[in-house]
Amino acid sequence: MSEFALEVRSVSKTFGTKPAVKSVSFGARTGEITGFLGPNGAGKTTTLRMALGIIAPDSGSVRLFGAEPTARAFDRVGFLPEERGVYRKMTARQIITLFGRLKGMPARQARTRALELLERFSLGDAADKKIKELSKGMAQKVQILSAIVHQPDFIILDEPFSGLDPVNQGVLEAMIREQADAGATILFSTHVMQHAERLCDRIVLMARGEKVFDGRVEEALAVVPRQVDLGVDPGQELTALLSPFGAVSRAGTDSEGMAIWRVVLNGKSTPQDLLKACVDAGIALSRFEPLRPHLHDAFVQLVSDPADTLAERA
Ligand SMILES: Nc1ncnc2c1ncn2[C@@H]1O[C@H](COP(=O)(O)OP(=O)(O)OP(=O)(O)O)[C@@H](O)[C@H]1O
Repeated sequence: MSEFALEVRSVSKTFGTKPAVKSVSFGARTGEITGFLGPNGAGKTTTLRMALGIIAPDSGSVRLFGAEPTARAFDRVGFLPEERGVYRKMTARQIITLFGRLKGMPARQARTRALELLERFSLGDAADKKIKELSKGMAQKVQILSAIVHQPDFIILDEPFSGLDPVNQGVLEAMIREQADAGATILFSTHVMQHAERLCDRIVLMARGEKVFDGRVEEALAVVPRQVDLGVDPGQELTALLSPFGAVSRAGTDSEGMAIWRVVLNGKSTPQDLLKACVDAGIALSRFEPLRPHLHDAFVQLVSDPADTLAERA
């Protein structure tokens, strides 16, 4: 089995004079969940379309399951495109069955699996309803089920969470996990960092048409400066003591009336250094709380335009 379900090698695409994707390379490792992240217009959808052969790259190449993509290899892929919409006059079950048939499933098997999926994802009652009679979120779920009906080895979902309510976002997260546990490789794009943080083994981050990060979620989190909150008597002034460790600010007062100070640690200092300094100085701490970094902070840090940062500093 190939190490990668998908390898994208130095692909570029320019629309008119505007480069949308600039020499991007990454891989979706077999058996892993990879998040494809980036702000609006970063080039995610264009890259996914090139990966699937929907549009041709200007340069670069794509490998599927370790080889040149073929129609047979594409049959092993399930894809949810960014544009939503399926035939509105067909029923939910007919649509899912049709997608199964298009991927080579025998008719009876496709029909049975369609019903099975609809029931498992709480759409059993909607099986024989036309898409136009369903809510937007329900129709989207039908489209997601259409992408997985043939039990693909590799599932690519472009913004699968957008348009779903929080309950259905949870259902989709569980479904993605279930598919991964069953052995599928997953690649999905999203703007919502919480989904990526909960689900992904790895993330690939795009900004301005380029890849700006590719690695494990923990590695992305490691770029976020550590923060520590300390609670002390409101009369205490900690700026001079804590400044050598990072940027110090007052972050409010807690419910017991204690002052909360926040330190964004510089690269050289650890929470332990901070604690030691407080203990050595005889400071009575009511709270010492290293804050857990979130992917959102890593995202902001990694996609911030170096030119903007320089402008801010000037
Ligand atoms: N068919 C097209 N014709 C012209 N420009 C396009 C086309 N498709 C995409 N672009 C441009 O390419 C850039 C990247 O778009 P793309 O849709 O790949 O970004 P994205 O990261 O998926 O964004 P979003 O998160 O908003 O969907 C954008 O500037 C977009 O306007």
